[in-house]
Amino acid sequence: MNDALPLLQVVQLCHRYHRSEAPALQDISFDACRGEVVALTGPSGCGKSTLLSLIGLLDHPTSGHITLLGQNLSSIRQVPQFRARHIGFVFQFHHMVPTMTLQENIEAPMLALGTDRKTRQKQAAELLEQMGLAHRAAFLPAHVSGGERQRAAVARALANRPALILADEPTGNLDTRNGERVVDLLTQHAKLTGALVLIATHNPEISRTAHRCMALRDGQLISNTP
Ligand SMILES: Nc1ncnc2c1ncn2[C@@H]1O[C@H](COP(=O)(O)OP(=O)(O)OP(=O)(O)O)[C@@H](O)[C@H]1O
Repeated sequence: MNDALPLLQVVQLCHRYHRSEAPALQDISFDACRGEVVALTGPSGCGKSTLLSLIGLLDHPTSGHITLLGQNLSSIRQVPQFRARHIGFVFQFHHMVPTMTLQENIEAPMLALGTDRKTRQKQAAELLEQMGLAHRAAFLPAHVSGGERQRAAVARALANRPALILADEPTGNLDTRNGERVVDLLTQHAKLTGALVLIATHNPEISRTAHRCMALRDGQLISNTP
C-alpha cells in the first residue's frame, strides 16, 4: 500500500438497523492516518459503537464505503482472516476466555493466524512485559485485578501487530489511574508501530490527549478537530 494514502478512508457512510426508524449513521466521511490516536465522542446512542463495528467488519453499512489499507472492505473475501491480521479490538469489558491464562489469551489471536508456538510465546511474553503483567502470565483472568485484565485485553488486541486498533469505551470500567495507563499503552503503540487507534469514549481526558477528536450527534459527524 502507498504510505502517503490515509490508512482509513470513510466515505458517505450510512447505517440503518433493521426495523429502526432513524438511521444510526448518516453521511459520515473522514480520513485517518498511520500513528494517529483519534477520539470518537458524543452522547449515548449517537452512533460511536456502530461506526466502530462497521470499520471493524462486524457489520455491513447500508450505504457508503470504507477503505482500510487501500482495500475496500466490501470487497474482502476472507473477513475473519483480514480482521485477525489487521484489526485489534478492545472493548469496555475484556471478553477474555475465562479458562485460559493471560498468556494463552494473548497467544490466541496469533494461533488463529497460524503463528508458530515459539514466536507466539515470545511475542506474548514481550507484550506481557510491556503491559507490566509478566508476573501474571500464568494467572486466569478471574484471578487478576480489573486493571490487569484490561491491560491483558490491550495486549491481546496488539498481538498480531494490527494496523488498526478499535477501542470501544476501553476505560469505561476502570478507575482513573488504570484508565490512564490503558490509554498511554494504546498511544505508545500508535507511536511505536504507526498503528491507527480509534477510541470511542465518554472520557474527557482521552479526548484531551488524543491527536484528533471527532464528535458525533444523532448519527452525524458534527466536528473533526485536532
Ligand atoms: N443492534 C441494534 N439494533 C437496532 N438499533 C441499534 C442496534 N445497535 C444500536 N442501535 C441504535 O443505533 C443508534 C446508535 O447506537 P450506538 O450503540 O452506535 O451508539 P453509541 O454512541 O455507541 O452509544 P453509547 O455511548 O451508549 O455506547 C442508537 O439509536 C441505538 O439505539
